[in-house]
Amino acid sequence: ACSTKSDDSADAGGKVTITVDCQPVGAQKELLKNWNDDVAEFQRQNPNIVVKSVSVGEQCNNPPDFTARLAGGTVTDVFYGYMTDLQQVLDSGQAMDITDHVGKDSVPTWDSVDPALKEVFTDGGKLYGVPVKNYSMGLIYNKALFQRAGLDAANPPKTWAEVRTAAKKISALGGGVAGYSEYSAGNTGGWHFTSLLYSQGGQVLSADGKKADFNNPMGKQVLQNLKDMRYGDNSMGSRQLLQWGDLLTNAGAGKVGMFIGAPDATQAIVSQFQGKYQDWAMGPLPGQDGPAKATLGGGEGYFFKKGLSPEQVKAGLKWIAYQKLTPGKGQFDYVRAKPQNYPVGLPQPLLFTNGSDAQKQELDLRKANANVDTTNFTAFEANPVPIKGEPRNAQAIYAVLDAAMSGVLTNPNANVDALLKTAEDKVNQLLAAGS
Ligand SMILES: OC[C@H]1O[C@H](O[C@H]2O[C@H](CO)[C@@H](O)[C@H](O)[C@H]2O)[C@H](O)[C@@H](O)[C@@H]1O
Repeated sequence: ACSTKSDDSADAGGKVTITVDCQPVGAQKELLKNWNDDVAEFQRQNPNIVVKSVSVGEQCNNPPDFTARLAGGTVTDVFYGYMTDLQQVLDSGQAMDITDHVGKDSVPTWDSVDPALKEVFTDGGKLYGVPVKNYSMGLIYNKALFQRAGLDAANPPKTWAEVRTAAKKISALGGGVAGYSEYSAGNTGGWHFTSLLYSQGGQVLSADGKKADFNNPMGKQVLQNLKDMRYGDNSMGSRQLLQWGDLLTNAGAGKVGMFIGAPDATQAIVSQFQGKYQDWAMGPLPGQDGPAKATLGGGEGYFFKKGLSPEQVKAGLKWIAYQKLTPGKGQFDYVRAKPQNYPVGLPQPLLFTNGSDAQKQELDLRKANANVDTTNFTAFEANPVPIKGEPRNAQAIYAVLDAAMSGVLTNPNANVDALLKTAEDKVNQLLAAGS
């Protein structure tokens, strides 16, 4: 990894240097090569800009590590954050207001970027980050396991009761297969609790954002469903306290029948965790008695470190525009990705507004170069569920909710009411403390 310092921002030759993090990790061979090739091509086109890539290992998938980096003041000039991170980035005092720098001149596709995503990085009318990826969650399932369990792989479960029935059949296959798998550590439990709660029609915080709002029948139903599957049916496997990569590792090894996630989870299963694309399909997020009332939408973007020179901000935006927001380039270079072990054709990201020029170009390229069987995502795409963003200051709340999730997944005698009450009190304390 290179230095994260920006004190060498302008060298004697008048070059502008920016450090950028979340370069893919070494195990993501093709993604890493693509990133490095993008840097080389970008620098060739912009000989006055030097992009210093910084890999922070798997930390870009681990919210507690991001929080620690922020606290340690070691963020790069242009730094990656989840859509959940604006509040903590602002609290840390490290984000630059980039409102006056961003527009069609600096990011040519800016007018096509979904305004709802810009809003996620906006506070008090000021823009602090540029969205580069987004997703919404559904039910991901292993078609091969469905078939072995005698389930219809073209008809994923639509309700939590159907998920429960299918999970029992899949776990009955034995061999350590979990019918349904769930997270409960490293803030991932809280993340999934939120999506499950949205499916019930609930919300994590009251409309004014001042109080916890999950200690109610909908929150109880979420935990009860999981407790029933885990200990009533024994259909969730015995290994719990899973974090992001743990569940995907098990999935890659063919040990997970279903889990909730975003389309790009299949990419991680294949490119990082040795799975096969043809095994995986996706349906909409189930609901309690019918379609889900809502699903969670999230994603990520890049922030700019306070104190950068205007030239550095300009250079950073130019890089983000090139690598993340231009159809046919960087993350949208589908011609390059097609022969790689990297999916083209997933219903994600949805960065550009429906009907915008950039969206049309991106969709055309995506269709022309698809290398996955897009029918595996038909049930998900054909049954859209209203998307709800993550709560403000989500990661701190998710950390609290991990305990409620791990409670029902690791203790057969867990008291759902008590777990929710404890989480509610803690979240209310967080909110009262303004953190
Ligand atoms: O650690 C939990 C967090 O993970 C989310 O991001 C991860 O899942 C995304 C969807 O599959 C994926 O796009 C991203 O690369 C992963 O790191 C999420 O966005 C966070 O808000 C969440 O707390």
